[in-house]
This record gives sequence, structure tokens and C-alpha cells, in this order.
Amino acid sequence: VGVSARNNIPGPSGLPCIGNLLQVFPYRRRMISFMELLNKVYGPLSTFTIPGWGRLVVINRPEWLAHVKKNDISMYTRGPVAVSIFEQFPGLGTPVASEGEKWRASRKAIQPIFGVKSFQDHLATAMSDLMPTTTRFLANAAKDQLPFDWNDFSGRLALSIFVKSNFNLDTTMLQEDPKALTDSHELISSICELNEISAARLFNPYWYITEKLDGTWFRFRRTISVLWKTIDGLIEERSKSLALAGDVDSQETDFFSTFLKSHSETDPIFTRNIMVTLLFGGRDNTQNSISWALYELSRQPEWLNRMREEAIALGQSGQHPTFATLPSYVIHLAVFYETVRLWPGLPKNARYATVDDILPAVPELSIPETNIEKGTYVLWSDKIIMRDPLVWGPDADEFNPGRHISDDGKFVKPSAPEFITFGAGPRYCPAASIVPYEWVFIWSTLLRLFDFEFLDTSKRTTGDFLTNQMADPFMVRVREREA
Ligand code: HEM
Repeated sequence: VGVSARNNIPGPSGLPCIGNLLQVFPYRRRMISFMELLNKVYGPLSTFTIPGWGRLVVINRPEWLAHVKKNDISMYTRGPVAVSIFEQFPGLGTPVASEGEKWRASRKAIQPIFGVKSFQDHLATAMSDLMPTTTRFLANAAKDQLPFDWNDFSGRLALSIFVKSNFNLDTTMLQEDPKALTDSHELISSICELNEISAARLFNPYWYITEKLDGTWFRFRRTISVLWKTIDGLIEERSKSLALAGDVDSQETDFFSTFLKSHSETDPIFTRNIMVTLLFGGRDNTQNSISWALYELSRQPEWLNRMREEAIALGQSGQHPTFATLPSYVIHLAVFYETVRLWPGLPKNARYATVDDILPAVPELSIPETNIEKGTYVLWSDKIIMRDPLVWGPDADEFNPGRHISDDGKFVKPSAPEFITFGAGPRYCPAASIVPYEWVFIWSTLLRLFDFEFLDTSKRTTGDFLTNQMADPFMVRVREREA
């Protein structure tokens, strides 16, 4: 493929011109399995090549990842393969799809949204407004003894949080009548479809040809038009109400109004793409953290009981968690961080070396310093690293929130380089501190009011997405608890 040999790094042997394409292609929609296989056979450092990407070096060790993230933007970038895919979705000019100065400008543009005031005011209000509808919805589902898909419910709840906190608008996503769950929702189905198509493009160097042959390209165009129309509609509705109010300052009740206030002259396409990014990053990952939590709790009910005891004790006078009281929710926080350790936001990720570089040695594994040539992609899996017994101990693969609680009962927040769920370095997730708040708010409210019955206890896995979405429905029933 026009790349130089790397005899000092192990990996599967390839063919002239196409490298390892024949080995990778069957795995293109489940690259984590391919990476797990490489890890098993060659250890945390391995290499392979495919057309489009060129040479990839797998770097499944926290030290290497910390080094790459520290030098992100300056020595490493997302690289042309990922950027060309992310420019289509979530969109051109967004932090996810830009590099260098463009990335800096884009990140600066979203910064006000992620300010402390914005979190405390907008998100806390959105959560307090949303939870009563959510609990009424679940109470009705309990009355009807309705089995429903918890993963789908989590997606609806996450989308309602997005629409409320971003636009201060209500959706019809979670209505009082739980039968609404059986209606598919256009915004959710379009985001899922775009996520899935984009994930499949990453390791198919010929996607722009194969997609035209099998119709995926046309499906993508249709779906993204639906998404843009919906987001444009939300932007228009909110812009109108802000214009009517006249004074944006007094109406600054959501992320969008904060964004508008600091960017009155913004290009409408950039504004739309930013909102799509927040919807994609925010909704998907929030949904996954709620879904995977219940899955893990269904397998370790003692943690569910401990969370409930804590929710009851701390919410005795009907208080909800605030940013100030969040640290008292020790069990909730431990369960949250353990869930996202096992099920991180992005199961796999990559960077492109823009200069020659050297990865540090790992004496523990007798691996010497490794040179990375300019033009190489480094590829890693947060999921593999955070389930590695050499990194997280012999029970790395098990759900054990206790590892985040000290002997004297305090919550110990996991940190980089071992804990990388929210990334690290310049591209660190800007929402990393709001998600635990949302999550604790949701669970401390629901556990006080409802018991769960798990209708399918089989082992679950993820689907073929950019994010860690659960494959297949996770059916549950809820019962109202006695006051
Ligand atoms: C459990 C929830 C979440 C997880 C696990 C998560 C994880 C991540 C990770 C790993 C990255 C870094 C990507 C990279 O290095 O390539 C990231 C970036 C990002 N996240 Fe999150 N995220 C979550 C929630 C959210 C929410 C709620 C929002 C928005 C409201 C959001 C917006 C973003 C944005 C805009 C970026 C791009 C940053 C950049 O490239 O500079 N995330 N997230």
C-alpha cells in the first residue's frame, strides 16, 4: 500500500497492494473483535495495513495513549480517513470533524455551552422539569404491566434531556401514555442509522463505491436530510421565541441561547452542525450509560439495592441532587464510573501522526521505545484497555463499583491514564462533568419509586456503531414501590 515495513512490531502478514484488507474486511463492522484478536495473538502492540488508512499501529496501553493524547492536535490529528467521514456526519466544521486551527475555533465556539453557569442553571432546570413526566410515564407502564425495551426508553429520555437542555423545548418523546413507546421516533431512528452507516465506512476503504451499489449512500442522504430538517425546525422555533422575547439575556435558559448570545453572527450551517454534534455526542452516550447501568445492575442486584438505600436516605425530604450535593452520592457515582469504565463512550478511536514520534517504553512488558513514522495511524480501544487485567487488575472484566470506593467509604474518582472513558488531552469530552450529574439525578429519582423486573437476563453485547450502543432490546417491566 506504499508504506514502509515495520519488522520491530508484530502483526498479521499482508499481501502486496492490499495489505491486510482481506483479513480486516470481514471484521469491518465489528472492528473491536478484530482488535481483540490482535491483542490475544500479538499483545497490546501490533500493526497491520489497509488501503486508505495505510499503516495502522495498535497501541492498547495507557502509557502510549497518554503520550498520544498529550500531543494531540500538535503531533497527532484525527487524520483524513476519519475527518472525511465525520464531515458528513456529525458535520463540517464541528470539533469532531476538524483539525488544527479549525478545531481550536470550533471548540472555542462551543465553550460557553459547557461553562459552569450553563450546566448548573440549564441542565439542573431541564432535569427537574423532565423527571416528573418520566416518572408519570413509568407509573403508567407499571399500572399496565407493560414490558418495554429499557434501551429504547433510555434513548428517549436522553433525547428529551437534549431537547430540553439545548432548546428549552418539550418533546412528545415520553408521553403519559406508555404505548407511545411502540411508535418509532424519526430523530432517534435517523441518528442511529447515521451512526451505524458512519461506523461501517471507517474500515471499508471503498465505501463511496460499495454504498452506491447497495443503496446505502442514498439512504444516508435521505436520512441526513430528515435530521437536518428536524434540527433546523428546533433552531427556528427557539430562535423565534428568543426574538419575541427581545432580550436574550433574560431568556438564556438553554445551551442554544447561550451559544447564540456568544455567536450572534454565526453561519446557520455551522450552528446546525454543532447542534447535530451535541445531539449525537450527548444523546448516544447518555443513553448508553443509562442502559448499560441497568444491565450491569440486573446482574449484580446488591448494587442496585445499595443505590436505592442511598437514594432514599439522601432524598428523604424530596430533594434532588444538585452540583453541590453530588459528592454525597457515593454509591451512585461508583456505579456510574464503573458502568462507563466497562462500556466507554467510544469503543475504538484513532489518531494520525503528523510528525515522526517515539512511544515510551513499557518496562513492565519488556517493550522498548517504539518509533511511529509520520503518516502512520495509531489505533486503540478504550474498551480493551479498560478491561485489561494488566491495567485494572485480575477482575478488570467484572462490574465492581467497590473499586471506586475507599476503605473509609469515600468515592474515589478514577483518572487517566487508566481511566479514559471521556478521553484525555485537548479533545477531552467537554461534557465530562455534566454526565454524572444527569445520571445520578435520573437513577436517584427512579430507584426511590420503582422496582425492576428483568425479562431477559441473557448476556448482551454492542451493535456496530461509532458509540457503544447495546445490540437488541433489553426488556423489563417496572412496579411502583410502596411509599
Ligand atoms: C457518558 C457520556 C459521554 C461519554 C462517555 C463521552 C465520551 C467522549 C469521548 C471519549 C470524547 C473524545 C473523543 C476523541 O478523543 O476523539 C468525547 C468528545 C466529545 N464529547 Fe463527549 N461523552 C459523553 C457525553 C457527552 C455529552 C452529553 C455531550 C454534549 C452535550 C458531549 C459532547 C462531546 C463533544 C462535542 C466532543 C468533541 C470534542 C473534541 O473533539 O474536541 N459528550 N466525548
